[in-house]
Formats: sequence, C-alpha cells, structure tokens
Amino acid sequence: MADLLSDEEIEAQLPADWERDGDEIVRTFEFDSYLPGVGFASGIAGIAEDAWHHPEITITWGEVEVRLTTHDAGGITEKDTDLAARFNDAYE
Ligand SMILES: C[C@H](O)[C@H](O)[C@H]1CNC2=NC(N)=NC(=O)C2=N1
Repeated sequence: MADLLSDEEIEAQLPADWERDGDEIVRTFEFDSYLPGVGFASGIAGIAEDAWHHPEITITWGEVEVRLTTHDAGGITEKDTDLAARFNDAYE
C-alpha cells in the first residue's frame, strides 16, 4: 500500500494548478461548453482505470472538478500526485 505523504511532500509534489484540500488534492479544469468537459472526464476515467486509482469527478457546464485521495491509505499518496500530473497532460 502507498505511504501517506507529509505536508511538505504534498506541497513539493503537487502538479501545476492543483491544490490541497484536507485529505484530497483538487483541480477544476475549464472548458468552453459542456460536452468538451464530458469528453475530458471520460478520457481521465480511462487513465484512472488503467492506473486502478479513481478520482471523484464532478461535471458542470464549462467545468470539471477532479478530486483525488488514496482511500486505502486514508489520505494523499504518490498515487494521487502521479495521477494528477497525468490528468494535466491529458488537458494540455
Ligand atoms: C478495491 C479496489 O482495488 C480499491 O478500491 C482501489 C481502487 N481505486 C482506488 N482509488 C482511490 N482513489 N483510492 C483507492 O484507495 C483505490 N483503491
């Protein structure tokens, strides 16, 4: 099981535009309308499934909020920060 990151490690490893929110890391991705966000959510869901590490995804018009935490560890691990970086790549 992945080890919990310290507060300092989390800050150091947070990918661009992600923030810490308690035991989660979060980023809101912005889009011009609804369906591009739906497509993005579907794409990152596939990345998550491949990694077997699953985010909470909230889709609204023009925005997709993505939250990551490692449930098995009860907090933030490298699984979260690594996957967040992959989601950033999918957004570029
Ligand atoms: C049973 C299944 O292997 C576990 O629930 C996996 C799947 N996806 C997961 N996703 C996340 N975010 N955290 C986990 O601890 C986790 N564990």
